[in-house]
Amino acid sequence: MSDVLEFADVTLTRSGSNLLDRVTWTVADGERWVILGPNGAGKTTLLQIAATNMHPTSGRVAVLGEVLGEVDVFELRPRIGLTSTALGERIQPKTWVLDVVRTAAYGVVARWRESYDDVDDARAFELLYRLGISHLAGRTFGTLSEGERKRTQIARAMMSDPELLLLDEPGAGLDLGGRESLVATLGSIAADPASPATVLVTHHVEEIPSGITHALLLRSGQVVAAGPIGETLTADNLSACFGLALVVNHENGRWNARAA
Ligand SMILES: Nc1ncnc2c1ncn2[C@@H]1O[C@H](COP(=O)(O)OP(=O)(O)OP(=O)(O)O)[C@@H](O)[C@H]1O
Repeated sequence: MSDVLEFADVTLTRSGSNLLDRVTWTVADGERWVILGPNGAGKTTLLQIAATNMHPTSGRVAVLGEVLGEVDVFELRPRIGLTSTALGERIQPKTWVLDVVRTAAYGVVARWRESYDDVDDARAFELLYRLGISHLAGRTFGTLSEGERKRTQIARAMMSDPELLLLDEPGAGLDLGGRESLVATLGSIAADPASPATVLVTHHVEEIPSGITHALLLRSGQVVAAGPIGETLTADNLSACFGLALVVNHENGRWNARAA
């Protein structure tokens, strides 16, 4: 398997603090990673570097085999699917759901003068169907519930058939039913061998879908543990990551944690 992401001794400094501190991490093709850590651990920063939106202060980052700083990121970005709160906020409420998804083919968030062929439309509809929201294609983004918005953004992130899928807190803001339903959908994406290498960020082990193969635990910009999820998501590692004594359970493909 070839490497999709390669971080070697990566540090990112802002205002004198290290948001990431000597992070070394590799994601191989076919792997599905979860990044866990408390507020401010550096999870979003790590994902933004993987998405080529930020550059490290020191260290080396290769994304899809291309080294940041040596590659035209505008050529690389269409190969990466990203969902994040910041991207969601850039979508105008009046944009049709179908257009939120279709415009990803052009790397924009609103219709302008681009035109779509039948292949684009078929792919957008197929993804909306896969995310369980094909009935919403003709609605505007502003009229959707939070869960429906998250699903629309995931469909958008997959529109360009990316080789790397980055999901920043896809379960944030969802009620219990919405979270469970989204986790099941993400589980089916993770289980599909045709899906791209995936990295999902969350604070909550309960939001880890089945099918996730690896975990990276971050605290204060540093890697606490990283590797196959069964070996990494231990009570000791999670306790060190969140700074409190935790008990971890793994049952029927799902995880939960509580104070010891
Ligand atoms: N421009 C900046 N200057 C200084 N500190 C910054 C800057 N941008 C982010 N930070 C800090 O970097 C740290 C890491 O932020 P990041 O958003 O990556 O964490 P996170 O793990 O995603 O957090 P959360 O779970 O709360 O979303 C935070 O403490 C944040 O306040």
